[in-house]
Amino acid sequence: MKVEVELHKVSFSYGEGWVFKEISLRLTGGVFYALLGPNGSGKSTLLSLISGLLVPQEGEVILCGKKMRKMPLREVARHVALVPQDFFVRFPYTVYYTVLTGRFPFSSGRWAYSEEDHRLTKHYLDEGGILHLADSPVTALSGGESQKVAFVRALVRETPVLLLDEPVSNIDVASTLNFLKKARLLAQEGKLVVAAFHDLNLASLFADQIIFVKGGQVELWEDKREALSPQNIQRIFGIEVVPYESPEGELYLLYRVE
Ligand SMILES: Nc1ncnc2c1ncn2[C@@H]1O[C@H](COP(=O)(O)OP(=O)(O)OP(=O)(O)O)[C@@H](O)[C@H]1O
Repeated sequence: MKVEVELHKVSFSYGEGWVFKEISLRLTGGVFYALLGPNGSGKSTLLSLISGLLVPQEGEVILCGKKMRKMPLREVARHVALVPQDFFVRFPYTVYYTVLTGRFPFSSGRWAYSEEDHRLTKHYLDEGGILHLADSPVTALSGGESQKVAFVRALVRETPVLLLDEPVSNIDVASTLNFLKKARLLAQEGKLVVAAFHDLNLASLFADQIIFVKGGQVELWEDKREALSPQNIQRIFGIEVVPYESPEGELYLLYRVE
């Protein structure tokens, strides 16, 4: 059965005013969703609600038919991995140990990692191009290296749901393409991938469907070309874009600057 996440009439507030009021959304495995919206529109909040880090005041987040608020966090963590916008570790653990702890929901205790956990850690460090940093303390990394550790730490959990909050904002172009190709492959294999982006072209190149977040509401567009029309981009971001189709049929949006 395909993994599924449903938000049913979800309302969420941090204390003053609603970030979301009665939003509903159904997301399924096998799809790479790009989450787009202006600063402060609620992309990170939505990802935190889907990952179980935040619990809505009203409505339900339902993961594979189960109400998330009734699931133990460890069970949620076996299903959902999140690459946060800011990945910050205060203690100088090694990169290797930091990635290994991504397997924590499957371990039977702090030091009880299996041979498989270690094998996966080495595998994903290598795939993410950071095996050479394995023994470095995470407190002594560049911004991009840190972000790669966060991405690899999420991949190593091999969850059916992968949530990415601006996952490549500090990462160089070659590594960006490497990581997003990996995420797209996971979606093609049946996983549910949701990635918040500011770069509309990364959304166009990698996503299957688009979710716009604005004014406390969400809009799911199954046809990404329709979603990324100049009219829609003007409505959501207030900017003018000119669409360009490459000979390979990829849609790019060129920004028009007065
Ligand atoms: N911890 C918090 N406490 C109070 N308000 C918050 C908190 N985190 C976010 N907010 C507010 O909630 C709203 C949504 O924030 P969120 O971080 O989800 O937006 P975003 O779309 O991810 O923004 P950005 O593109 O800047 O990352 C904003 O108005 C923000 O100021």
